[in-house]
Amino acid sequence: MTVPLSTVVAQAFTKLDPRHLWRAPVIFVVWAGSVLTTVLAAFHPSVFAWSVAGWLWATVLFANAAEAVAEGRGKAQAASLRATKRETTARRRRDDGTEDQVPGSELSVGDVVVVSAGEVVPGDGEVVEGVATVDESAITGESAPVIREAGGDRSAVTGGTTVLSDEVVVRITTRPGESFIDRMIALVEGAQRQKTPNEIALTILLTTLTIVFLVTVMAIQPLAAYSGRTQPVVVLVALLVCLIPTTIGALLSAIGIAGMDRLVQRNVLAMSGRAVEAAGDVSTLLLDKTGTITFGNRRATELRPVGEVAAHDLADAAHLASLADATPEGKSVVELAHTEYGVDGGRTAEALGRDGACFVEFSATTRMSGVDLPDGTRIRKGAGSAVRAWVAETGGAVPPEVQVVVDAISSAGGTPLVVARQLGTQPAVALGVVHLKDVVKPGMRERFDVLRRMGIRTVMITGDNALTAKSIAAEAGVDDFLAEATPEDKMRLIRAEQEGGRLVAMTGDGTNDAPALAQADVGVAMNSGTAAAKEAGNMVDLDSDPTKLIDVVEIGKQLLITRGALTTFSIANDIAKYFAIIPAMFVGLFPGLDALNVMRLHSPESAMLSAVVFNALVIVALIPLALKGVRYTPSNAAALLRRNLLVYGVGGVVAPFVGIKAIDLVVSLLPGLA
Ligand SMILES: Nc1ncnc2c1ncn2[C@@H]1O[C@H](COP(=O)(O)OP(=O)(O)OP(=O)(O)O)[C@@H](O)[C@H]1O
Ligand SMILES: [K+]
Ligand SMILES: [Mg+2]
Repeated sequence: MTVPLSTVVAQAFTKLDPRHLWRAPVIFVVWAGSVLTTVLAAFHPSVFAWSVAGWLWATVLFANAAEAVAEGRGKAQAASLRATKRETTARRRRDDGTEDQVPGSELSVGDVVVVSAGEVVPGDGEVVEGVATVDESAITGESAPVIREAGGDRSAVTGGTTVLSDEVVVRITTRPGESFIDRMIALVEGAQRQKTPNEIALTILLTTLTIVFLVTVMAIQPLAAYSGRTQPVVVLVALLVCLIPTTIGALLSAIGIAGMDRLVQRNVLAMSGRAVEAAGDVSTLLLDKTGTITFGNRRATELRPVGEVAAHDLADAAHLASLADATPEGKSVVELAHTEYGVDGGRTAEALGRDGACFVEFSATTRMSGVDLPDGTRIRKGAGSAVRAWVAETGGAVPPEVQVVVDAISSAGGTPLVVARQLGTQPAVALGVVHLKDVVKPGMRERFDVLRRMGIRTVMITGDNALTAKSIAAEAGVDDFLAEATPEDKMRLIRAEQEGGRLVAMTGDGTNDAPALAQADVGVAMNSGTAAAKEAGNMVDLDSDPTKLIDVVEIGKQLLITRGALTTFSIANDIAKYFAIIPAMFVGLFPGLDALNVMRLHSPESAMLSAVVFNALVIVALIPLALKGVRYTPSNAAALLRRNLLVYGVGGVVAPFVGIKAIDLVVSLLPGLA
């Protein structure tokens, strides 16, 4: 997406408003200098004075243009997002089950709506019933349909997307006007853009330098007067503008905007610029296992009864315990028991509930789910350690055979769910184990290798047991893992890493990941994840691809390196200009200074004008670099820094000598220049 030149030019002039320029103090000083030299040129016209005034205005306009080009790309994106925002009619479901039609813009949080195939989702929400394929291309640009279903970590739907097949019931979670697309528009338009702490620190440094040079330049006048020759104010302004760090001052905002934009291009929305910068300094990356490293559709593939228990008996218990379990795991147990073990498929959770059964929902903290039947029978299924503890509570004990089966499933990378049943007040008995299978996504190992080369340690965190975790960790190639982690454990691990001064990134999709996503310096929530996860993180990946963090880190590093490189270049540049201008200014006074005039410039006036012209043109020359970013390859950070210092530091010193000399050759042809 390129921005029309006319728009950029118009924007550059609009941004001349001092209230806007004030945010970039260096450029504000150039603006003040432009006004001053214009007034002086009007009173004492000369080719030199008008040329300097003209090029100073050009300097400010170039800085404005850099920002306008950077912003323009986001504006184009915002326009295309706005086009996807159309008025929808929602089928709102009343408490009594009947429906009424309301405009999508009148929905409120908590409303329940029905969306069928071919209809547009009227607002952001969570699927509470059903499963459907959804076309999210309106927001992701990706045409492949995705599955959204109740219960799991893939329950979020976004307003403006279209249901392709089936029907879902959605509970609205955001108010109209504050929806995901609204926030996205505000974000890419830069309306919410605030300076990051790093940008503020750099601005303070640049402002300080500006003040130092201002004082220095003002001190020249009394000295010059003492020597019997005051310098024209136009010359002093030209000198000041050449000395202050205008290059980085002009490009700073564009660099930040372009970084955000590069993320948006890769379908990642950062809620703050600070998060993007933090991504550049991340040293530890935490990943959820299920759905992140693995595909996340853990399915029951086998039931393993223990002792004298009949397969059908285990299947029946597992079926009962899963009837009301809305997680993908729970649903797959129901399906397996029915199709492979012939359990009666006619039983429903509703009917059981009417008879007085009480369901125990799965939670990441208890790691168990189950049912209490009206006849006093209690069934639980869940993580080995959790069920063992429950059995012990009832006075029973889990036989060693269970552990053997659990370990066998775990070592193969599967998730074992132990099923136990308590009849009346007797001690509970372990019936057997459900084998849940999940597949590691392809290409994981390569991606983790890239991260390692970037100096980032990858840690997998999972609620699963240590053996499963170990097996999957080895297969995926992560550096470390944390097993049997509760939501609090995840957050604690992040805190511990942060205490060592390290920045931590985390990707996740579940409600149980929310505390950790909030605690992490960079929290990337999957767009497919729950509303809680998306609220907690500071980035959302529209593609729901956890390894996208590699891109995020790359862009963050690129942003930091680009800013560092251009700052180095800018300051080196200014120092070199000092040597070009000072000899020219005083050569009439101290002929000995001519020895310093290594560039052999045409005349003092052409030397000074050439420096001002160079100073302005260098901004234009560096706009593409500011927008595209310095090339980054995962390699030794120290080597990269050395290389950058060399290229941009030495380059910054040499460039003005060559540039000013070349411009001087042209400028000296100007008639009327002394
Ligand atoms: N529906 C369920 N009913 C009972 N127990 C379950 C269910 N789903 C998962 N479990 C058990 O709870 C454990 C933790 O849950 P889960 O794997 O969702 O945690 P997590 O912290 O999200 O980790 P992960 O990184 O694997 O997603 C699982 O390893 C499994 O033993
Ligand atoms: K400068
Ligand atoms: Mg999970």
